[in-house]
Amino acid sequence: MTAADLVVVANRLPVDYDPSADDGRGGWRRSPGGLVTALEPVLRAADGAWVGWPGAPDVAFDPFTEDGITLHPVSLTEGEVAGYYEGFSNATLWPLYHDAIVAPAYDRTWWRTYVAVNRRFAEAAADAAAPGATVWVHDYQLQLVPKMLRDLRPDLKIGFFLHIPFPPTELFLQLPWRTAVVEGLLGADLVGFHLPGGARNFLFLAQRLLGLHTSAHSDLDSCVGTVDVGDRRVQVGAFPISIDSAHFAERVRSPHIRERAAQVREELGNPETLLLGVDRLDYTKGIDIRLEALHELLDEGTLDPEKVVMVQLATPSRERVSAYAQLREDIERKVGHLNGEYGQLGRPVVHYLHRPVDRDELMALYSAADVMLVTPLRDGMNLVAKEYIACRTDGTGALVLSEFTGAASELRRAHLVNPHDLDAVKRAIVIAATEEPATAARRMQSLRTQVLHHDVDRWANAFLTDLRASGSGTTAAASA
Ligand SMILES: Nc1ncnc2c1ncn2[C@@H]1O[C@H](COP(=O)(O)OP(=O)(O)O)[C@@H](O)[C@H]1O
Ligand SMILES: O=P(O)(O)OC[C@H]1O[C@H](O[C@H]2O[C@H](CO)[C@@H](O)[C@H](O)[C@H]2O)[C@H](O)[C@@H](O)[C@@H]1O
Repeated sequence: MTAADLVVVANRLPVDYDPSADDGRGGWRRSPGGLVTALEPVLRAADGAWVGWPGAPDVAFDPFTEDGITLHPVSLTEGEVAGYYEGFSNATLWPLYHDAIVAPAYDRTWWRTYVAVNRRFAEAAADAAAPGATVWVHDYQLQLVPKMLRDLRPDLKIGFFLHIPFPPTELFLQLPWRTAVVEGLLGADLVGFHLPGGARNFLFLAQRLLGLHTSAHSDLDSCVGTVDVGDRRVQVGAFPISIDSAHFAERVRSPHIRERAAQVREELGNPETLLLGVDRLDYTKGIDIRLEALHELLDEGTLDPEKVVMVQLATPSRERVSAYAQLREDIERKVGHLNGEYGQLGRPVVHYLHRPVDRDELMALYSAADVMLVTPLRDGMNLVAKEYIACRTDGTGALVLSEFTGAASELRRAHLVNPHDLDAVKRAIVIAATEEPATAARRMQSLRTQVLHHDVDRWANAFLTDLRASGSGTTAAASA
């Protein structure tokens, strides 16, 4: 395999290996989550390489090419998956960075595994990158990779992007390994966040924990400040991620997807209002909140069970982490209650699918739904909200959107709600379902303009342009 000029390093490859796939030989299938949705089209267009875990323990593969991307699988043992992925990444960092919605667990053995696995990713990236290449490291699972990689390959341009929120500084300071994490990130030339608030929190911590000189200004387009690390100047910026909007908008017009959308409505009994939720089954996503809101609206008689149907897709996620197993029980119990009280024979009020659906089926659902419910307690961005908007090519539809998603800072004309305020969520659902069509169409038009103009190419170009221009400032140490 020849070394690449652009290398993405992320916990997951864009495809997961499933040893129990139906064909009896195991197989590859699309990986879950928005990181893959966003990065796949960018890297395919650039003929780049992708370093990542194949999604199953104890399997090893040589590099191979899939759909124009060279994939470099990094093997993890069962114990490493438990300590690095399920433990430190998803039972420590994930809850800590999402406002400690569940209590983060601090475990020294998980941390040691996280360090060892980050080193393996850094070595794999060093092997995959051509001299002087650009390496783009992604997300909370790999925060130590930038520094480790710089130590191995000082010739590289290294960028880091965090896909989840960067927490308030008081929360981050709980982390026993906080200084090592900030040092790890500062190995990059550019550290990117979705929102300026995350970038500012990081600047504050670089100064507070490491005593480094920071500035709240930068001359690069999307950067909000800089940190001087020895003779290097690290740029820190905000880059709100997006989707391949044109692809969604074009594909959803295909006759087979339009027919399927009509068929979906018919199969659901042609409800007056079709509500839709699409999420990984994660406690950050507020699936329970929207079910509670629907339950109360039906109890009060504000919504009529003869006229409203909800579809909730919930992709299985991190099932061996206990908070996720508990969440599944809770959601399935709530769905059962709702259907027990308000469903009819052959006509549940909530249709719940605990599995991924293919992209065309998903677009048909976006196209069929009158109201999209996106109610996370905290979410880095939330691409589902943008996918729904891109698919509303006829300008109808309504989006109920939590204020605590990254998407809310751009989608200001959505029905924005505080998900902790159940009455506000109920009100927003009713307004979204009943708004006068001309007003609803003006809202959707403004949302569509935003999503169609700010697509994933624009995001990647903004980041890569700033990354390539980084490293030009003179620090005090360099000029001494
Ligand atoms: N049940 C599902 N079937 C297929 N795709 C799904 C399903 N649930 C979510 N997705 C996809 O996963 C991605 C989720 O991205 P996002 O909303 O940013 O959240 P996250 O990355 O936290 O899961 C979207 O591209 C969405 O289309
Ligand atoms: O890999 P998993 O553990 O199965 O989780 C899936 C992905 O979830 C997270 O996605 C985030 O990235 C999205 C795109 O930037 C963003 O819209 C969303 O708000 C985030 O939650 C996670 O950050 C990824 O690393 C995971 O692959």
